[in-house]
Amino acid sequence: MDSIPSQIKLPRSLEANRIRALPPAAYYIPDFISEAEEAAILHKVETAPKARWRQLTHRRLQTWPSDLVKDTLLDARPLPDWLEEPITKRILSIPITDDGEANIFVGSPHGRPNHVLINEYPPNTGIMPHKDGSAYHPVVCTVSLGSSLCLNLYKNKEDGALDPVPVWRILQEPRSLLITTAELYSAYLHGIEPIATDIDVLEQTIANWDLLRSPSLFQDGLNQRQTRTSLTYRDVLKVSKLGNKLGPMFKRP
Ligand SMILES: O=C(O)CCC(=O)C(=O)O
Ligand SMILES: [Fe+2]
Repeated sequence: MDSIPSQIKLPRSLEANRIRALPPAAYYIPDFISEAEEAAILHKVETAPKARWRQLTHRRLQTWPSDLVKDTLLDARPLPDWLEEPITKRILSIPITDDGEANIFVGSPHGRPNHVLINEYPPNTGIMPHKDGSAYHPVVCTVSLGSSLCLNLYKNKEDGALDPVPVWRILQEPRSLLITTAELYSAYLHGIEPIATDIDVLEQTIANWDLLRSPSLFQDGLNQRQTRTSLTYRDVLKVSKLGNKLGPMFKRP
């Protein structure tokens, strides 16, 4: 049995923590991991071999077990223990509804996440509005570490161009888990503004306000960002059978 630190508050079911302002379905669990677990994972991220990092213009990232090639996971090694335990185990332990057994990866090809993307956002960095595309089963589990920030959800206008005004905003606190699925995956775009301070962080404007751990921290409507690291857990649909046979030369450390 997974021993669960006392700081963690897992709901009986995801349904209890559904973000009701959003179309079905998104879930937010503020106290998903403890401070000690957060520190241990951040230490692993920060001390990963240099070759693990990919530097973009403003942001850097790691992929585990590897990048996708043509939407396919070539490296079929399992995720390392520090990404599986406690997070994957805990995600799979929460039933969707009070009266069911099924977890959120029921119906995904591998029944569990097989890929983790780690993104690091210092203040003033973000990610452009985008959709995650067809490589993944449409369930996205994001654990946030280090700092809070707002994830914006956008829609395209009728002419296909992005409507730059977000339809909703979700505040993600450190140690929280956000799960987005279904229409939120396929019909909406998501992005993070490259700013140092989120403004208008208010009950009226934040979709998951009633589920936040510490709404009182934003009484002035401001969220001063620090470096926020996110772990995005997804199930890649296509895993190459050849992957297991690839020699070490093709694999990241
Ligand atoms: O860091 C996040 O929360 C979002 C990352 C993301 O949307 C992506 O990498 O596709
Ligand atoms: Fe994304």
